[in-house]
Amino acid sequence: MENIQVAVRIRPDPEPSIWAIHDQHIFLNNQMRKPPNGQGRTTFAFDHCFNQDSKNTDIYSKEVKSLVLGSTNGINGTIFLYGQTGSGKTYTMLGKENDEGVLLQSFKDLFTKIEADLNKTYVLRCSYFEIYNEQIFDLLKPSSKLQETLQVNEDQKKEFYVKGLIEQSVSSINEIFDVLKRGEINRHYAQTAMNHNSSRSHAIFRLYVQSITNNFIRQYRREQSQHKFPTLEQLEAENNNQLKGAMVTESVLNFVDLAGSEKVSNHFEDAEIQETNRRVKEGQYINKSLFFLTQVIYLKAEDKGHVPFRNSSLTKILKSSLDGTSRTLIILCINSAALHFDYSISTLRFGMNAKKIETKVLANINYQNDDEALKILLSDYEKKLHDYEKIRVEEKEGFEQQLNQLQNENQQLQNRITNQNAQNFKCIPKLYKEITWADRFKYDLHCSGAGDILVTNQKIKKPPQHDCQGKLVLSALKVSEQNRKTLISNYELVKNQYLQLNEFYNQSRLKIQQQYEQIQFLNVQYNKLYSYTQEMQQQLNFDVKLLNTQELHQMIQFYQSQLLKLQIEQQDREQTNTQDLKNVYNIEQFKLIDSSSQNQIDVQDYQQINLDDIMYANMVEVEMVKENEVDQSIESEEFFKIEYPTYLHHSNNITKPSINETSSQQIVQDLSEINFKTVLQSFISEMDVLQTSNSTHHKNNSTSCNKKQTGKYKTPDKMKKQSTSQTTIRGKQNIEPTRQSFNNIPKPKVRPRPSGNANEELSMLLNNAEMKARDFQHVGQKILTIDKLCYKKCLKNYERAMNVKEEACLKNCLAKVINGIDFLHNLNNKGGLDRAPFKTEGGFWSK
Ligand SMILES: Nc1ncnc2c1ncn2[C@@H]1O[C@H](COP(=O)(O)OP(=O)(O)OP(=O)(O)O)[C@@H](O)[C@H]1O
Repeated sequence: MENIQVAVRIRPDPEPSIWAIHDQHIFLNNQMRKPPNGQGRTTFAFDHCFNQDSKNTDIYSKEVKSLVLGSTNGINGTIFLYGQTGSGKTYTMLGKENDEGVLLQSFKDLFTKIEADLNKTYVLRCSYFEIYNEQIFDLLKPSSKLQETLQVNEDQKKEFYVKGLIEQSVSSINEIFDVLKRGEINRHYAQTAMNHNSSRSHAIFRLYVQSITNNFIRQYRREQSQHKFPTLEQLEAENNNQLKGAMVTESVLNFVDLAGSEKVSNHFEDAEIQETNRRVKEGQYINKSLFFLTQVIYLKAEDKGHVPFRNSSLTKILKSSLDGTSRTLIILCINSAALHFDYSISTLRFGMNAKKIETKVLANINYQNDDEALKILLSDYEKKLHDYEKIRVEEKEGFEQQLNQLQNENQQLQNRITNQNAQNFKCIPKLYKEITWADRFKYDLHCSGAGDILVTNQKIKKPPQHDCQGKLVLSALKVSEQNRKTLISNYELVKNQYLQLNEFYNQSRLKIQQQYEQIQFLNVQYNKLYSYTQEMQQQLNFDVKLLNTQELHQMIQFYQSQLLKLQIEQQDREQTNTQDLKNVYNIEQFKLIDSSSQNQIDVQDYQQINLDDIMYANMVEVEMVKENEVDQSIESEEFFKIEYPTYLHHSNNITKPSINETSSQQIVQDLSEINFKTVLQSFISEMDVLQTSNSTHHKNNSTSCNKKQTGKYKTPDKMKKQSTSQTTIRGKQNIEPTRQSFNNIPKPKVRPRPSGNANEELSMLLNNAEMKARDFQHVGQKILTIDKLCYKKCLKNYERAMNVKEEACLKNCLAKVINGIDFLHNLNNKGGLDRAPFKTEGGFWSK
């Protein structure tokens, strides 16, 4: 007694395996997946457990080999591949290139043993069929007859057999491979053509093994191996004495690739399956056959009376193998991933149940007399002949069918070619029209026309003579050749024109490029000028704006008020010193002589005006006339002229050409308070002299004093004369400053001293000094007036320039005006005058 062998194999999967293997145990890896509550055991023990790394050779050598080789001793063997779809059943059975399946390894092993065993002669037959929806399809039939289903019948001995199933005799490993290959091709064909889903069918490869042992057989076999087939008479004659009886063994090996063991419910879950009754039926049949298979195995092993082999085609066919005397191996295939846990558990439980089954393995050995043994061999021989004949006929039929098919196809193709040629010929003119000139020349007139037409520049390939359309083609070619020549000549013409145009175009482009560059350059220039003009415009606007401001008026008002103030002071003094001071300077008597009328500058000459001209043009002469002469005898009562200080003409590089070097190198002096103090000091020293000379000299004092004054103060006549000359001679020469003129700064006028003591003289001197100081003040005021007049003049000139509205003139003029203003500004800074009429916080004169 021995149990059904059960082995489990885990299919490799990219996902981690939830199953672990240790020796003969397979168990759930708790770390990967927790066992479901109440679902029973998750650890199983089998005869062999193969992990993901196992190869088909491992499975074969450990489980399958002994079972297969037992067939040579008359022991039936059945190998079931059980498991869900995609779990590796077919892989285990048939394998891949680098991992040969157990079936091929079995064949190899078997034939190796058979060939090595010289005491026996083996008769091998095989069949390959599929049970699909309880219907049997012979996979070794020609594909044309593949759809024929076979029936399972029962013979007189109550044995089931598949009626009409091909049992192909095989005598070598190659022959059995060919059979297997044919069966596989038909299986795939059935899958596509007949819509047999291989995973929902049971595929059974069956190998019948018969062995005969005796001398006769050995001899027969030897002859057979040498391809010498002795006749029966020969055999009987030659070996009559050797036929003493033989041992005959018979066994069947079944390799069963079962359908996927999924539950029927799963099929129903599939929407597609729900819609298709066929699929539902498949599932039902699969589960039914698997259930009955399990039941049969179990009942037979338990020996509990009636075993319902008839319930399914699978059990009927496998009856001889499952009668409890066969070796049975179940290889459980499971997927390792957690996703398939339920199916894997189901498979493992099936294996556990199957493993409990005990079988009594018996060898099918019959001792036959020689005649019987000979009959076996003869039947095998005949069968082989029959098979060959059958195959030959089938092949012949197949070839004939193929031939007919090919002939039909050939005819159809020829018809298509003829039609296509006719269409192509029609298309030639149209094609030539459609092909553009450019295309033709581009491709060197390599036009493909109808059929085999090929036109090149060099030669025309003629179509084959047997071409029924030859004439048509030739005429088409002639036309095309003429067209080609015309096209070439036209092309040359157009090409020349194009070259000329191209040259012209290049020249024009060069010209345009140059012009463009010039425009660019001019643009840059223009932009520069424009920005400069803008700048100048802004500057002019700014200056004009400034000049137009009220500040000027305020300034004038300021000076007027100053003058008024001085006038009032003067009058006050007049009142208080009527006796002593009869000479009152009337500021209003200052005669401002505007020389603008005499110095009209032509608009056209503005650009030629230099700064000196402006400055000299701006100079004015001031005549100061002393009015209300009280005492004509007093020498000090006289007209005097105020001349410009020298520095007026030396600052800002303003030099008069007539000025000699000595005068230009004079030390700049001004009318500042310091000068005034110096002068005052000189008078004080005069006073000292007077004091020391006492009264004895006082009478001469005035004389000496007058004498001194004579050089510096002119008599009224002289003054008048001078005045006249200055009035008549205006301009540059007239106002040319000299050293002498600077020295002519008005000295204090000595007032007539009443006779008396020294104290009285002193007080007189003081009075004189005071008057002199006032005179200096007047001089200062006068300069202010001059400044003002200068400024007015400048403004006038500027306005004139503005009228010209020529930028160059304006610019030139403005520069001069600004220089003039600067000049005055410097004067203001240098002059020591106690006022800064042009200074403002914002830098009034800033450029
Ligand atoms: N041990 C293995 N090693 C490598 N690949 C395998 C292995 N087992 C199975 N495969 C691969 O898994 C896929 C499914 O295997 P297979 O067709 O043998 O499953 P099956 O159980 O026969 O499925 P079905 O029931 O649909 O016929 C195949 O591509 C196969 O090559």
